[in-house]
Amino acid sequence: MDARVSAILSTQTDEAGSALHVLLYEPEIPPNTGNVIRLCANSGARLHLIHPLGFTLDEARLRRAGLDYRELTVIEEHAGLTACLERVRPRRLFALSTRGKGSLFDARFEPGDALLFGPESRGLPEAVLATLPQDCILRLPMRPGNRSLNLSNAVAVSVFEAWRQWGFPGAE
Ligand SMILES: C[S@@+](CC[C@H](N)C(=O)[O-])C[C@H]1O[C@@H](n2cnc3c(N)ncnc32)[C@H](O)[C@@H]1O
Repeated sequence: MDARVSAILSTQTDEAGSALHVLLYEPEIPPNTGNVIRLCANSGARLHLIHPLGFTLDEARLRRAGLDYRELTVIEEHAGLTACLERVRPRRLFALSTRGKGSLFDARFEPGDALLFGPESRGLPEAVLATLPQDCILRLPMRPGNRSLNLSNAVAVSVFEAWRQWGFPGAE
């Protein structure tokens, strides 16, 4: 693992220790982020948007997802991935990529972990993936010959898998 990423992960704060963190790296399409905002509001995951974004948070196409103020409060914005990791200090960082070798469903998640997702048109840059150990790059199974899942669907599947593993704390 890249030394800087490793140093950041080893100094996690208490505040970050109890949540699942969803990190969207340079998301481009407003309705996808709108779906993820609502997902995080409903599941208790914390959402981090890593700039540059392909939209602004007051954009009509984002609000058209039916978001209200309570849902919008779950978001934090960060200038870049390093700034995000310095602020969040997750227990462990997992990247979700079609280039991952291990399945998300074989991973065991812990409170304080972070899941990093790539932009819709290009996925996570190789330079970002290269900072992580291979076993922290996870893949969602797909039928052969298919390119990728929709970003918000990939986030939803991943968040619910982690939340399921923990017994859905906070759900009614
Ligand atoms: C629309 S996809 C990006 C497509 C891009 N061409 C690629 O191959 O990575 C947006 C993001 O959703 C997540 N994603 C989509 N399908 C996935 C899969 N089968 N396994 C893991 N992550 C996936 C990844 O984080 C990806 O960067």
